[in-house]
Amino acid sequence: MASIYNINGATLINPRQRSLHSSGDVCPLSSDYSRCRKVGRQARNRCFPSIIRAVVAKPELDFSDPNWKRQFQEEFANRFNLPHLRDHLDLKPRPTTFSHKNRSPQPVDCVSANGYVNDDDRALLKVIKFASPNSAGAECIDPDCSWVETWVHRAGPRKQIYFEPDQVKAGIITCGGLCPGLNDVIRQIVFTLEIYGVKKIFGIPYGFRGFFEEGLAEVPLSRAVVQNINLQGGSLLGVSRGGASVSDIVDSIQARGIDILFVLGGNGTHAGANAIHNECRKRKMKVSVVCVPKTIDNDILLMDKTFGFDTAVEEAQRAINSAYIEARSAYHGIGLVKLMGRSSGFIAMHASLSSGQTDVCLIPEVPFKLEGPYGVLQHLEHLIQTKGSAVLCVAEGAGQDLLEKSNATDASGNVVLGDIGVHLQQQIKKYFKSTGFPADVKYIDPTYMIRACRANASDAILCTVLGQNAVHGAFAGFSGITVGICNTHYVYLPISEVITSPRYVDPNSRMWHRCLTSTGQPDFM
Ligand SMILES: Nc1ncnc2c1ncn2[C@@H]1O[C@H](COP(=O)(O)OP(=O)(O)O)[C@@H](O)[C@H]1O
Ligand SMILES: O=P(O)(O)OC[C@H]1O[C@](O)(COP(=O)(O)O)[C@@H](O)[C@@H]1O
Ligand SMILES: [Mg+2]
Repeated sequence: MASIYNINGATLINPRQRSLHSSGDVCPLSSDYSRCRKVGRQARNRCFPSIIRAVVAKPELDFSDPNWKRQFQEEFANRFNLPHLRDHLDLKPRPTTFSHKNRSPQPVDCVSANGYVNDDDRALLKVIKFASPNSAGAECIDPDCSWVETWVHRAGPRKQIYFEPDQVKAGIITCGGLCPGLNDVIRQIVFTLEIYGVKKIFGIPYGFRGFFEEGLAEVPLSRAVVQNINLQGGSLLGVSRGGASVSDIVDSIQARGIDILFVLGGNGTHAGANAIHNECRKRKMKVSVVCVPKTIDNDILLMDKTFGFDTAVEEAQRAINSAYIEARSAYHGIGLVKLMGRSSGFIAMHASLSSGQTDVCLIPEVPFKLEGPYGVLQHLEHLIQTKGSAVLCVAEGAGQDLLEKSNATDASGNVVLGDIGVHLQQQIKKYFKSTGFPADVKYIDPTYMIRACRANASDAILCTVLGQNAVHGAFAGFSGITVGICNTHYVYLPISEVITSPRYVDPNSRMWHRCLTSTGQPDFM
C-alpha cells in the first residue's frame, strides 16, 4: 500500500514502494541522490515533488472506487497491528500488578479500574490536512490530497498482563553508538519492573556482544544500583557494534531463561531485535522483545524525535557558537563545524537553527558544489567581503560524492564515511590562498562531545516515559515492538514498520526551508 510519511521535516518512502521509483528523476532516498544528480538540475529540483506524483500514481489504488479510503485504512491498521505473544502461543492474561499510586506490587482487588490504557486506544499519526500535493512537505495519497486518518496504538499500562512478575527474568541491552539518556532509560525500566514485582533484572554488557563473548557477565540491576546513573552520560552497561548470529543470540536468551528483553538502539539494533523476536516466535518461546529507539542522529521513522537528539543539538550549537566567536574575532575568519549525522542531517539542521549563527548548513540529503559561480567557496568569499566572517556547519554524511570512497564498513556493516570536515577545511584554505586573500579557518570537530554527555531536561523526561512504556508494552504481551512519541503522544509501533529505511531530512519540508531562511544560503548547484 502506498504511503508517504513526513513528520517534522522528515520524509520516508516505504522501500516496499521502491519499484515505483525505478525510473527518471525520482529520488526517495539519499542514496539515490547521485543517480538524481546525473539527470541534471531541472530534474533534480523536481525530485521531492516527484515522490508525491509517484505515490499518487500507484497502480493498485483505484481512487474512483468509493471504498479506496477504507481499504487503505484497513491495510494501514493491519501493518501497524502490534505483534503479540498470543499470536503464536495459547496464553491467558492475568490482572496487572502495576499500580500508579503504590510503589509495591498490588493484589488484584486493589487495582483501580482507571488509569490504564485500553488496547483499542489509538493516537493519530498525522495531523495536517494538506490542500495540495505541492504544499510544503505534503504527504498525499490521492491526487486530491484527501484527509485519510492513520491511527497507531497508544502506549501505556494495561489492566491485563501476560507474565507472572515474580517469575520473570528481564534483560536490558544497549547497542550501537552512545547517546545521552541511555542511563535514564535503563533506570526507568528497572524502576517500573520492580513496581510490577520483578525480582530478576539483569543488564547484558556491551551490546549484542554480551550474549556470546566469554567473560562478559550479566550485570544484576535493582533500584539501588541504578538510582544515580542518570547523573552521568554513557551507558552503565556499555555499548558495541557488530555481533553474533541471531540464532546464537536466541540460544543464549533461551539458556539464560530471559522472558523479557529490552533493547536500546538505533536502526541496526532494531533490525537485530526484530530478527530476535521472529526467531523466538519461530521457536514458540514466550519471550517479549521491546525496543527503545536511541540515536542522536534522529533517523528513526515516524517519531517526533528520538531521545538524546535534543541534548546532542544543545551541545552541537555550543560548538557553532565557539566557531562564530573564533571567526568573528579573526581577520577574514571562517568557522567550520563538523557534526555527526551519518545519513541524516537533523543534528546539523537543528543546531544551525538553534545557534542562529550558521551562514551555510550542509547536509547529506541536499547535494552541493564547492567550485564555480554557485559553489560554496564563492559564497564564503562573498560572506567574507560583506560580513567579514562566516560560519559553516556540515553533517558528517554530507558531500560524500566529493570524497574518495573506501568501501570500508564498521563492525555493524555501516559504511565508513570520508572526512568531509577535513576536506572542506583544506579546500577553503586552498581557495582563499588562490584568490590572494587568505582566510583564517578555524575547524571544530566536536564529534563525541555531543553524545558523551548527560541528557538534558527535555530528553530526561522523554527517556523516563519511553522506559516506563517499554515495560508496560512487554507486560501487555507485545513483542517485536518499539516505543516512540508521535505528535506528542506516546505510542507502540511494530519494529518492522520503523526499520524500512532511515529517516531523512526532506529538502521540501518547512523545517529545511526555515533553516535556509535563517542561514540565508543559496542553492549550491
Ligand atoms: N540488519 C541487521 N540485522 C541484525 N542485526 C543487526 C543489523 N544491523 C545491525 N545489527 C546489529 O545491531 C547492533 C547495532 O547496530 P549499529 O548499526 O551499530 O547501531 P544502531 O543500532 O545505533 O544503528 C550491532 O550489534 C549490529 O551487529
Ligand atoms: O564512531 P562510532 O561509535 O562508530 O559512531 C559514529 C556514529 O554515531 C552516530 O552519531 C550515531 O550512530 P548510531 O545511531 O548508529 O549509534 C553516527 O552519526 C556516527 O556516524
Ligand atoms: Mg545506526
